[in-house]
Amino acid sequence: MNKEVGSDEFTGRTALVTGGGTGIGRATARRWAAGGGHVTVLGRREEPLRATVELIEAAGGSADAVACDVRDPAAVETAVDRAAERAGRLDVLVNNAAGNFVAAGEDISPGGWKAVIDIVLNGTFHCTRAAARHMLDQGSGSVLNVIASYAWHGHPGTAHSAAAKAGVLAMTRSLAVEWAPRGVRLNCLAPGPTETEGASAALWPTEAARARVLASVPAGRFTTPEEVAESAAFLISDRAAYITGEVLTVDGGQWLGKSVYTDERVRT
Ligand SMILES: CCCCCCCCC/C=C/C(=O)SCCNC(=O)CCNC(=O)[C@H](O)C(C)(C)COP(=O)(O)OP(=O)(O)OC[C@H]1O[C@@H](n2cnc3c(N)ncnc32)[C@H](O)[C@@H]1OP(=O)(O)O
Ligand SMILES: NC(=O)C1=CN([C@@H]2O[C@H](COP(=O)(O)OP(=O)(O)OC[C@H]3O[C@@H](n4cnc5c(N)ncnc54)[C@H](OP(=O)(O)O)[C@@H]3O)[C@@H](O)[C@H]2O)C=CC1
Repeated sequence: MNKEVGSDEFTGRTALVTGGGTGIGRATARRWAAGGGHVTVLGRREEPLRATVELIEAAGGSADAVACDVRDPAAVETAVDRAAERAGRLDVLVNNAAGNFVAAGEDISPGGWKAVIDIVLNGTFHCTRAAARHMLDQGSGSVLNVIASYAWHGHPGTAHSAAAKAGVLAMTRSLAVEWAPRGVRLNCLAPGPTETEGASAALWPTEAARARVLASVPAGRFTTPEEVAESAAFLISDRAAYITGEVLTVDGGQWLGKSVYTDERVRT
């Protein structure tokens, strides 16, 4: 059961990573494949998915891709079933796909609200439901939902995303209890500001915005997709076999760091 951490930790297992063509999803898919597992990456655009597959194959790993919009439950079911049938099983689902933009609450149109809720909350449910049917049949499986700390503390400018991530957190905790007796674990990972093209474009598109985000991180730096993927690998591995319904926050102290005193003030 508890395999040692090593390059064959995930051998013989298969994972599906949504949003696996870019950023945190790509790094997580690569980390899984580096552990010897097969990975299917899912997203809307074929080109970045293909690039992830090529990177994994060039490193000696095993991967394939499926183009699919997580907002379409029928397409999701087909994609998940195909991935599970091709590999003969489905051990892990990482719900990483997301859409986001910064807008004042009064300026978020009904269509903008719906797009983010549909991708983040509904899409996560569609993928989880489709994957869980295989996992519950097998009697084992692990689902990891990528959220953000504003799921519990809120965040001006991203009310749609915060609401969607909060829904994902509540869903995770609910299903963790429902499915624990049947061998399926669900957890959340809450990264802090992570250098990805998607997040940079959506959330800190200017130098000034980037500096403001950076100033909010007590650790004084952004994190990388690879560093986040390392925590993801832990939560989806057997090393975390007794952890379910939890959130692992990987944010350099960002959400706790709301104190008034600076380092200098504390030391004087
Ligand atoms: C700061 C924190 C640091 C703090 C710390 C860090 C915590 C960060 C946590 C989370 C980070 C992330 O999620 S980063 C992930 C970022 N990655 C992405 O966003 C990639 C995927 N994004 C997308 O696909 C798009 O951006 C998205 C809009 C969500 C969906 O695209 P679609 O093609 O489906 O939709 P569209 O047709 O383009 O648009 C749908 C509606 O949304 C509206 N819309 C689109 N962009 C808009 C915008 N910028 N402002 C207003 N409204 C917008 C359109 O007008 C439409 O409304 P109507 O005209 O009314 O119909
Ligand atoms: N970067 C950061 O600072 C933080 C990120 N996060 C979370 O981490 C996760 C990854 O973010 P990050 O790597 O930064 O961002 P990216 O923009 O790189 O990743 C988003 C991915 O989701 C895919 N996607 C978007 N919409 C859909 C859809 N409708 N159907 C299928 N796939 C879709 C995109 O591919 P395509 O467009 O081809 O569909 C893309 O690969 C997200 O859940 C995000 O909320 C959380 C906290 C901080």
